[in-house]
Amino acid sequence: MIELGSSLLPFEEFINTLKDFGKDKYHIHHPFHRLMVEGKLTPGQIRAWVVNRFYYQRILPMKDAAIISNCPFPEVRRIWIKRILNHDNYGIEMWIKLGEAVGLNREQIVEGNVLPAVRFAVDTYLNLCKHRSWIYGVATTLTELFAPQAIEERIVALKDKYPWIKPEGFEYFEWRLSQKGISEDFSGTINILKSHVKSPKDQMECIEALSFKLDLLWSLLDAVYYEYILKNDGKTPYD
Ligand SMILES: O=C(O)c1cc(C(=O)O)c2c(n1)C(=O)C(=O)c1cc(C(=O)O)[nH]c1-2
Repeated sequence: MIELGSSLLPFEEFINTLKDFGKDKYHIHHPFHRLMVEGKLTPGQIRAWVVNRFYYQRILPMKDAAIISNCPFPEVRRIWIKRILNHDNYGIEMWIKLGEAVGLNREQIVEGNVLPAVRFAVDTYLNLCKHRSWIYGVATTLTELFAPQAIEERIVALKDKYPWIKPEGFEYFEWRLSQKGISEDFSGTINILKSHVKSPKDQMECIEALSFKLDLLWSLLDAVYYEYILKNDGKTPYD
């Protein structure tokens, strides 16, 4: 964890410190992600990831609603509510489309058999957004500092190395990489934090939040890696 002492870092320096802190801990370095981009996953393993990651996707608008419910500032809520509308209008359905493009049916995705460790990690995320400060909740999205590179790498690999995936499956990632995706969400986060993070205590909240979120994304892949790569010689119920 970063030690800030009792001083308030200037905003730019603060964000650079967070970038430095998180860059080696992001799930882009996880062995499951590396296997994916190297083209080494079986169709069953890709499907297992899509099903488990859907549990994260479906919780996103709920955690955003929890953040809004804790936030007393209309100008913040006005920005944040777009995240809920985006995921509920497009994101969730696009992830289901990805599931169908990799050969799952809707029920397998929506009623998916999610690993207990994934459920515990993602449910903890929702609970923290309910019970910690709204600044903490907003700051959990700072992993979006690193997301474009991971998504870019993933989409290139999925297209090149898994030709059996139907192209309509890539819409979700294309949307996240577009101006209306992470880029718009992330600039909202930065503007909010710039105006509202005013004390060393607020900055510590942001660091804790980023640290939790990095661990959550990592844990999700740990669970999938253990169950579907290490166990049963890599066989999955989706083969
Ligand atoms: O595929 C990825 O690597 C990745 C990472 C992240 C992230 O770092 O939080 C998000 C997403 N994707 C994503 O698609 C998404 O909608 C999203 C929302 C959030 C958030 O914190 O509210 N993170 C992410």
